[in-house]
Amino acid sequence: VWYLYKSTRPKASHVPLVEFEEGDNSPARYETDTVTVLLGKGYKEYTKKDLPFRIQNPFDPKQPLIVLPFKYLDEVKWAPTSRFSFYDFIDKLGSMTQLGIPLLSHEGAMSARIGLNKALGSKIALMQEACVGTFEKLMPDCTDWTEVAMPYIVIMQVFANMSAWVFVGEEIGSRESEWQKLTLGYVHKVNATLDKVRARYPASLLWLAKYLDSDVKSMAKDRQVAGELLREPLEARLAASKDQLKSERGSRHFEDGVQWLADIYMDKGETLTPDMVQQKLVTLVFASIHSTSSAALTILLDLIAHPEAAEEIRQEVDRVRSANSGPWTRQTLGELRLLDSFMRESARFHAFAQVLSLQRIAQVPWTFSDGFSIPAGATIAFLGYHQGHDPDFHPDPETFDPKRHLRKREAYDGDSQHFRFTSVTDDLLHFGSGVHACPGRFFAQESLKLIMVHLLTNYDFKVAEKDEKVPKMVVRNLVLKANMALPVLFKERKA
Ligand code: HEM
Repeated sequence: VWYLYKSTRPKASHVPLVEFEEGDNSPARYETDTVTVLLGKGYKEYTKKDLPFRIQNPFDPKQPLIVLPFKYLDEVKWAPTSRFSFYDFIDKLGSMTQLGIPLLSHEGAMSARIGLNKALGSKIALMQEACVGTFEKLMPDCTDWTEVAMPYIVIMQVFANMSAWVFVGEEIGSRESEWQKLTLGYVHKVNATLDKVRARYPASLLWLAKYLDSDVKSMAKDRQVAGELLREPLEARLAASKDQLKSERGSRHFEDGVQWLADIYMDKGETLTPDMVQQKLVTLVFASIHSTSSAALTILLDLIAHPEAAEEIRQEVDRVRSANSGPWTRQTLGELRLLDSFMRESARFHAFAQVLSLQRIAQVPWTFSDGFSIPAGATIAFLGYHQGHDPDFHPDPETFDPKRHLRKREAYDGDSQHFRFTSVTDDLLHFGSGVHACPGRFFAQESLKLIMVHLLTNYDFKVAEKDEKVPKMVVRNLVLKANMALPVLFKERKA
């Protein structure tokens, strides 16, 4: 009787459960109303009173999903993986291990945190070339107003090209290379396959899919081909003379993702194989493509909704361009402060698909410093989206104010570090925080600025009158993101 009682009792029954008030707790209701109604209620009734609550866990129905109040933020953001694991959360979210899909890893994150971020300044001209070249190739003739049915697809290819040149260098990353087709195809496949396979196999037999399912096997084949493509570049780096690798970063012979990973493994005195490089790089590409492209679409739709701000940003771009000749640099992109503030406001307003922030799985039963305890296996998270709309954190939160962060930035010593697009602060969690704060955010920022500069200076854009009432953001379960199916009209600007 004791075991029966234990197994039927929710694992966190001391944490209040928030459900829909009218008693309709159907899956359809969860799909449409979780973000606004359910979590809105939890935020008001519990988070605002510094209390935790739980909701049905869409990632693992047997375990609780506990939404924590912000007083626990410091304790979570600096916690080691052995206590609260980000990688375990990603694994459960995408059934990665079960399907044999490589996970984000410490080494992959470090290669972005150290290698990519140090080399970023030397990559901007290349990124600009990839950005302009891909837009020129993919955009239709827009002499008059012309509809682009899914601007997301164009943006995604533009970003994929920028990221290929940065991560695998021009040797194999050049436009239309096999690498690009492979990685873009892989990103599509992972998303599409997950839903299909979960529908085909019961949860307890999902692990069989990697042996039986043709879609899952096709992803494994793609990764194997990626490994083959990376074999030669890796061998070249491992065989490179000390002199070639010793020189200052930026002037080294090789400066790309393969080299950054090789640096990490060489420092540890461990061997790196093409298969390991493939696993880490494909995973980084996967972490970056949708997040950055979907942020770009969100910002574009916000620019459409705020044409006066778009015009002011165009003037800012013209000012910075006329004072500096040559391609964009990190410094000149950094001078686009209004654009920066606009992008941060877009992140505040829509949370860039991160309704829940700092999602982790407790690896051990844990008691917080004030005595509140959670069981091992519980998913924990904070309500980043709702925080972005809380007047106690952001006055007048329902007004999209393009200069909100610029004013704050200027109010502190003329130019604070704290209110920039990439600044990780406790009141805006779109890049997470602490140990796992997104290491790709500087790369994402420069990519987004190059994309916006290209679109703003070359085109006027708007939504057709017939589509004005179509929602710009769509919500499904816990994800809120820009509406990819909304067509945008573009018209070339006369010089
Ligand atoms: C606007 C675009 C992006 C957004 C909104 C975003 C957001 C995030 C968030 C919320 C996290 C989790 C942080 C946490 O829970 O504390 C994260 C982690 C991560 N992101 Fe990004 N990201 C973006 C672009 C990128 C890009 C371009 C890269 C590739 C270079 C990247 C690589 C990563 C990696 C490797 C991690 C895991 C970090 C770790 O394991 O410690 N992200 N990102």
